[in-house]
Amino acid sequence: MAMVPDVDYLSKQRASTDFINATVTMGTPTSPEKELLPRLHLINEQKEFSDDLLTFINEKWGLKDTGFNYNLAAIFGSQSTGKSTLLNRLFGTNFDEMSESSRQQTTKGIWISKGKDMKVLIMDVEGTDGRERGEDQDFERKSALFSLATSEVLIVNMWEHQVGLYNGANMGLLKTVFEVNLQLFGGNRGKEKTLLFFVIRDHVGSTPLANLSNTLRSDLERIWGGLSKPEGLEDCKITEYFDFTFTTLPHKLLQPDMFETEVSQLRSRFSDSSDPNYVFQPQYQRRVPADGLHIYAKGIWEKIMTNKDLDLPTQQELLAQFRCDEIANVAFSAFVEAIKDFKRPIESGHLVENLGPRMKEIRDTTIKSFDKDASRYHSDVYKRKRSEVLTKANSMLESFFVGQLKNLHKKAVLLFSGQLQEALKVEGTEFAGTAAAAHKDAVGFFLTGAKAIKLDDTDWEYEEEIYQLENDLKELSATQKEKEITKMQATLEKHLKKELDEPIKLVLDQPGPGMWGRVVTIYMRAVDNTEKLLQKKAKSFDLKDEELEQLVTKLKRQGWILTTKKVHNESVDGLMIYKLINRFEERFQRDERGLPRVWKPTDDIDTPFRNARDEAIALIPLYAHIDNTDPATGTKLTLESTDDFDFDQSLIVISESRQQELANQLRRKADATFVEAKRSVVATQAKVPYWVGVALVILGWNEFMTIVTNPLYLSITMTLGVPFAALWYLNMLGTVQTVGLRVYEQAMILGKERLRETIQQPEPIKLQSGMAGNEEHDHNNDVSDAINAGSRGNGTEKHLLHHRGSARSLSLAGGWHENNQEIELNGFKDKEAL
Ligand SMILES: Nc1nc2c(ncn2[C@@H]2O[C@H](COP(=O)(O)OP(=O)(O)OP(=O)(O)O)[C@@H](O)[C@H]2O)c(=O)[nH]1
Repeated sequence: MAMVPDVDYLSKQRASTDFINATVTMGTPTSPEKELLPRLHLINEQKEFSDDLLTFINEKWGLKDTGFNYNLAAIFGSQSTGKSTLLNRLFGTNFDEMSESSRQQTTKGIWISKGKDMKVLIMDVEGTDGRERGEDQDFERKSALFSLATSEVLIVNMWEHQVGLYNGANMGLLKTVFEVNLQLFGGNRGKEKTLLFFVIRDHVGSTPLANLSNTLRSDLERIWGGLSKPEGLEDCKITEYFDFTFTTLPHKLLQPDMFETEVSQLRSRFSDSSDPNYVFQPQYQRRVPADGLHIYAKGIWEKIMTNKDLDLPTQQELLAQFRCDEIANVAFSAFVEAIKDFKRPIESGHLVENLGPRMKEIRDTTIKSFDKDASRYHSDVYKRKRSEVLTKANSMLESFFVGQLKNLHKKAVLLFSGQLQEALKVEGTEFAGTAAAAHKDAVGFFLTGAKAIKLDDTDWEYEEEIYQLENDLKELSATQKEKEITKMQATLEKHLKKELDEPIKLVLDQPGPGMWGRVVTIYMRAVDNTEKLLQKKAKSFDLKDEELEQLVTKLKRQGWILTTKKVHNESVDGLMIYKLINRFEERFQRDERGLPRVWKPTDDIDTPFRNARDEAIALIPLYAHIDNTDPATGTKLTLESTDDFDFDQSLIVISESRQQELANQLRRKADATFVEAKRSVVATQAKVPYWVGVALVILGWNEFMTIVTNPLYLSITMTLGVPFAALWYLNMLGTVQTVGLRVYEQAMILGKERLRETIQQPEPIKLQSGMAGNEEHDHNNDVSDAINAGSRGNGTEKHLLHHRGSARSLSLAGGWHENNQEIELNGFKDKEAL
């Protein structure tokens, strides 16, 4: 049985332990072994919480991705009861141990370290009853609360001799801890427990563990019974909140070997999950992931510091909210980066390929990344946050969904227009059917695209867009239909124009009664023909009866407008006066057979003039107003007037004032013609006065008789005089004169040409005796050449020509000379030849 050591002995033993300066904020290793286990001064003497916990968790202790797979324990007990010594042995940590000699408090505030080769975080808490702090029990209470709130297992360290003592065994402090525990976990009755692991040190063996534990249990029950419990928890049991484990350790100094052995055995209860007495059971788990511990622990500490009620579930929720937000932010920054490629093309109106699957993939990756870290936190908070993440991701993606829908809409409209236009290029395309097919294709294209980008877990809709698209397509179709109808109308108008213009012109060129009847007939026929064409073409548009009726009415009106336009064109001032004059001249200057009239002095010019003029003037009122009677039915043709068409007005061709003006113009022109006709008669009369004839007869009587009596003169006079008289009579003297002049000029040109050729190629004339008869002909040609040469006027040259029997030479100065003198031929004399 182990003896209880006296205090002096203990002091001696403790003095042998190295003194470690406890003022450092981070553990200073005192041996190479300790270097392996960095520790952190989690809460310092000034009660400040360290900002380095996350760095230690992630970087120094390698617990970054541990999640829930770690445990947290703390040690609680009086000052200098060997807490650090025990922890260092159990967990391989390097917490400062008190020097045996100084017996000064070593652990100040709370230190934390990771157990060696185990995923256990262990907190070395400043001892209670600290003589260094005197009566200030604030920190020990707060550190006890902190240990209880954060740890799964709270090691309560005490000497054996403290068992049964209220103060020495920290029972007063435990009472506070239990009260706070009820505040914290009152609602978790029976669900979440904390293990109070009592380690009774320097157990010498005189009192068995069972007795010690009973004593402690009864002490604890008593304390529990004396607690002021929250409402509704009055009957709650201590065992509903705590589990108790009791163990003893031998005296470290008196029984060092046993101490080491039992400590070693105790260690496996903290490090080996297969140990039947493994302490870190699931029911003690606080559900705080390693990467969130710094926030959770800090939050609790701040709560404690501000004396707020320690509402642990709230703390856990707050932690979860904080961490989930952080995790969501990280996931979201990757999400935003991934989706930014969609923005530009969609905003610039392009369709993004595979947008739906790509959006889904990015969103799923984001959610997965969030789930990986956040799912460890408070379940409700995690679920809520997850839903928020999903909603946020969906709302960000929705802008692309909407943008893509708009672009699909645009593309569908373009598709529709393109398809329709292309089809309409082909002559005779049926409009209604083509438009319906293009409509179906465009809506189908939109629907396929829209379905492909709608993600699950969203309430995205595209019904409104489809409705809008269908309306737009209908509008487009209507506009296109209108255009096509306008085109058709233009074609029909051309057709009408063709049928109207020429016939109307012909009718108006021959004015007279019945003229308008013929015009109306032409109009009716043209409209009839064109209407048939319209009926045929309109079938393609699937028109309603009223629409077709409107088109026919329009066609009739258009036909009439074209008719009246043509009539007006044919009645413009210049043309009108021309027609009137024409009619007047036709009547006045031509006889009944249509031959031109030559007025003789005896003719009555006045009456034909008056008749012709009056007939021409009578045409003016006829032209002035269209008679719209249909000769076929005898009824008046009428058309309904519109804002820009006045049927009655369209019948007026020439206004009253213009009629007057035209009549005046016609009169002036007619008068001028009349005066001209009169003058021509007077001129004929004035040409040969009578006395000239008498004088001619008297003076020319002798000559006349000479000619008449002389057969030669008579024949000459008859030969020349008769053709001359005939030509004069036919007024062809000028023509004959012109022809004569032309013949003369042409002869001169030809002659000159021949002479020029002769001069340029001078051929010696070889004179030979016994010249054949045909040589005479050559000589005659030579004469002509000589004439030409003479006409060229070369005074120095003389061509002497030989003529049989006599020699005649053509002097260039003019005249023929007959002589027998020598003839010079090409520069030599040949008298023999002569
Ligand atoms: N008798 C005895 N002394 C021990 C035992 N374990 C450690 N000691 C000695 O007790 C002294 C205090 O040890 P620590 O481990 O520093 O005690 P502590 O409780 O951590 O001290 P504080 O942190 O200052 O509260 C040291 O001198 C140790 O050598 C033990 O089991 N029995």
